[in-house]
Amino acid sequence: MDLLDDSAVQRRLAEVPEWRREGDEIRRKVTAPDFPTAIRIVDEIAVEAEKMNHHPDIDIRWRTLHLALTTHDAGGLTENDFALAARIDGIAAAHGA
Ligand SMILES: C[C@H](O)[C@H](O)[C@H]1CNC2=NC(N)=NC(=O)C2=N1
Repeated sequence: MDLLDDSAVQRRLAEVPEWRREGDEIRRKVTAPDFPTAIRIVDEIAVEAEKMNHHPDIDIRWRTLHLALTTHDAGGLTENDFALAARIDGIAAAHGA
């Protein structure tokens, strides 16, 4: 998987407006209605991540999830990061987050 150049990153970021670039990562916060829902969201993300063999860093604090995506094998941002970001947005939205 090839690294995306800065213009490609900016273009893809526009498609996932909840996410922000921070160096070699994109990050977003997900606030769930309660803790069990936050964990359900994490569980559904885990299933998608496993399907894609592309895994986010997830920081869980009560009902707030901080998610970070980068492609470790490539040392930066690739299409995989934005594909998983979009799937994460769908999961969060489905749970009212
Ligand atoms: C061996 C395995 O396929 C690789 O380590 C996969 C696993 N999940 C991954 N997840 C992420 N975010 N980046 C990777 O480069 C990556 N590589």
